[in-house]
Amino acid sequence: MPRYAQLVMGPAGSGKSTYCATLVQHAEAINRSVQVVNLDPAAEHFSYPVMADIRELIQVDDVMEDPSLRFGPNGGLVFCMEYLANNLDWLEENLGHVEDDYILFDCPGQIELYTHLPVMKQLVEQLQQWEFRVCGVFLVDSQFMVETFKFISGVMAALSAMVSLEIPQVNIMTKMDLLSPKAKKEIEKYLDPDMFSMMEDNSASFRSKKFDKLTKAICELIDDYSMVRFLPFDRSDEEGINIVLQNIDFSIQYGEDLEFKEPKELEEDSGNQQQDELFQDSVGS
Ligand SMILES: Nc1nc2c(ncn2[C@@H]2O[C@H](COP(=O)(O)OP(=O)(O)OP(=O)(O)O)[C@@H](O)[C@H]2O)c(=O)[nH]1
Ligand SMILES: [Mg+2]
Repeated sequence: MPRYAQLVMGPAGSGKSTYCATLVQHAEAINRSVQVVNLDPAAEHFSYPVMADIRELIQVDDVMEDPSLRFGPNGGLVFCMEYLANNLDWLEENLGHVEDDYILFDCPGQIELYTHLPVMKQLVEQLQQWEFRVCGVFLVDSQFMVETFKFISGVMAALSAMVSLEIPQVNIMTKMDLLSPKAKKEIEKYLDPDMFSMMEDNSASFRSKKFDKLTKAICELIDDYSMVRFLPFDRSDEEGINIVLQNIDFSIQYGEDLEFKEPKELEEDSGNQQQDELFQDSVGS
């Protein structure tokens, strides 16, 4: 039986830990079991029970205080994550093995972990070897997404995580409850946007004409990947939380094992084949 995992990523302060805590509560309410692993070695507090905590393996403060390493907070964090990648048996021990496990991994906010460092990719590959189906969940703060150029940079961050990790990814816009009704209306166009019309509407707000071509090329790239979709996340809206969870479950086929659905054409073919076999059996007997 497969196990299921969400890798909860996103820039610092985008709401990753709050998302995990909200999802645990929601899961309890709908009678599902969801557990959380804290993978942020710099985390100070979180409001969910943890099944494993990287700080038991290594802490950023210890790395920074080590006279032979002399790292600052960001270098220290990267060191901790690399240490984790080299000690994955610690994680294996803490995860145990329960069939149908559903685990959220609350990751650190340093964006370089998802863009060019190999650590997260190594973690994903290891989880897959342990039979996890992993979905990337990339969070961005809706407060920063109401202007086109900020939106583009948020999308690029999400896109680079998707490209480097090569797993299904669901993008989420957090803190929707903080938006004014006007901003909420405004942000709707960013949830499932048409990059070209957005660019044309906003061409005056781009900072420099000089980079017009570059902006166009970036918008084209985003459009080509056709992944510029964000789901809104308001921690007080149970229905919205459910929609987010359903989308993620769908991407990792959670709960579909019992009734695996084949694509339509195949279904018809295999249906015919089954009928043929049955027919032959009854003729043969
Ligand atoms: N109103 C509101 N506040 C939120 C929401 N999500 C997060 N916050 C607040 O935003 C701040 C940062 O949230 P965290 O969940 O700690 O963010 P994080 O991504 O885990 O942060 P780092 O681990 O430091 O990268 C906290 O003060 C949260 O209370 C939300 O949906 N609504
Ligand atoms: Mg956090």
